[in-house]
Amino acid sequence: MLTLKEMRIVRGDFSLAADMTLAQGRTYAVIGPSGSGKSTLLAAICGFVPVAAGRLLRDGVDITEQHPGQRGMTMLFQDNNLFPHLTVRQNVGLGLRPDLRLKAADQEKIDAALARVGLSDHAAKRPGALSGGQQSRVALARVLVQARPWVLLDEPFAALGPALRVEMLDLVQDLAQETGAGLIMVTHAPDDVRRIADEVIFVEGGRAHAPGPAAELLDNPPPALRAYLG
Ligand SMILES: Nc1ncnc2c1ncn2[C@@H]1O[C@H](COP(=O)(O)OP(=O)(O)OP(=O)(O)O)[C@@H](O)[C@H]1O
Repeated sequence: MLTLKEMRIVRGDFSLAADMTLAQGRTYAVIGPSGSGKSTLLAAICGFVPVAAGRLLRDGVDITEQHPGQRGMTMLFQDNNLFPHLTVRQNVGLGLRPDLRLKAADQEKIDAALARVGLSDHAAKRPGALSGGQQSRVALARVLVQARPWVLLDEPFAALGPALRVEMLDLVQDLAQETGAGLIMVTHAPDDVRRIADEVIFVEGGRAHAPGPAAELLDNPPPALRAYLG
């Protein structure tokens, strides 16, 4: 359970308010106009941007001031954040040990994660030798080895073609179901929302609105969401 308690996030003269509870194991899509604060919301939950007021709780524990690495969350970025000079195996290994002093048990976890995303045959390659979709899979394998209860995705597959994007979304959702992780995903694509989200967090007018059922909201959107969806 993730509780955003009367939270306010300030960036320059931009301010975003959020007050909501998110249940682990569910998938939340964060949607809203450009510049409304979707990335800012994720960055604050992850600890990359400070919270100006209010609290953030995970399973009742106050994590507002905690270092990003201690919050039980992983963030997947659009550029996948892969290191070009490291092999696929090492890039995944970074999720377990930033100094890459990997033990036998770590290697087993890495192998299992690479197998799960279908990259066993590519472990020794560098990211530059892989396709865009394969690079996304490396990033997903790194998320998988970390086995955190929450996975945050900021438009993760926007650079991929439609068929590949759908494939990756399905894979992310399968992985989340297998591990019981909660997903919070920023997206601009209503089709993505329909495909994987249980609930929608609509961000607009300086507020991240409390989540509502995805299908219901998309089928019968309130005026501000209707204006955004067009
Ligand atoms: N580092 C920063 N310093 C000051 N203001 C910032 C910073 N980063 C973002 N902002 C401001 O915060 C607001 C929200 O930006 P954010 O990137 O969260 O929006 P977004 O909804 O994710 O947009 P998009 O859909 O275009 O990615 C914007 O007005 C932006 O100008």
